[in-house]
Amino acid sequence: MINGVRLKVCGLTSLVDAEAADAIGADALGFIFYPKSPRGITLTQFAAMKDRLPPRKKVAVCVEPSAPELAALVGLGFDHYQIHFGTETPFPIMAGWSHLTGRNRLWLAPKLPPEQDVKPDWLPLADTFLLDTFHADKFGGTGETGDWAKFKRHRDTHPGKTWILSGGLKPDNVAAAVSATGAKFLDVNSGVELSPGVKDPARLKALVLALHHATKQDNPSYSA
Ligand SMILES: O=C(O)c1ccccc1NCC(=O)[C@H](O)[C@H](O)COP(=O)(O)O
Repeated sequence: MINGVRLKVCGLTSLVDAEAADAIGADALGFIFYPKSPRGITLTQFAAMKDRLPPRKKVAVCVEPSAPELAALVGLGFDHYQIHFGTETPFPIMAGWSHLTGRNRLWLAPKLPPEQDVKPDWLPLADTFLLDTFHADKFGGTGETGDWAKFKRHRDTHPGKTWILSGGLKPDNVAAAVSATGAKFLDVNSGVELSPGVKDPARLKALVLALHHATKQDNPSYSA
């Protein structure tokens, strides 16, 4: 936690990168179980490093999992399950995800087109929502910033939920993102990489320094 702002470093593919995220004080470590992602890992790869990972929250990231796929992830004992999904996903499928993980462990990450908001029906299914940048052909890892005003509107409208800001965050825009949205939980990925799936310790440090500076109590553009 950095001055009240939590940070998840996503797309970790190795112990070395998990340790780099731990070293800068990341609250949560994200592992992507999606074969189409350049940062995707398998359950076997995760199981091989599980016992040596730093003692941070572990987040399993997946895309529209079937019940058996999600059950296999739950079997590995993650702290949270971040599910990316298209907005036409039938409600009973989403309710099944919530039932399998428990709503306190579920992070819903809808692929929201510009004109669409989080549907009221979804709110009881999860305590946490992650708003990522919309991209027609991708579910995440776009490297592009999203609609910060939309994020702020959701956060202001539903203060009982945890809202995670995601999409294109990097050392040189994280201060502006926090200032524009008031986000208390950030997710970073390609903005702190050397190449897809490989984190850059220098960019991780730069991001945390920028976040420290942006959230200092005496910074006039920041309201805690
Ligand atoms: O990163 C991916 O390749 C990815 C692919 C499919 C679903 C989710 C994915 N990433 C999940 C994340 O939580 C990322 O951190 C998030 O999309 C932001 O990525 P970026 O814009 O690169 O910061």
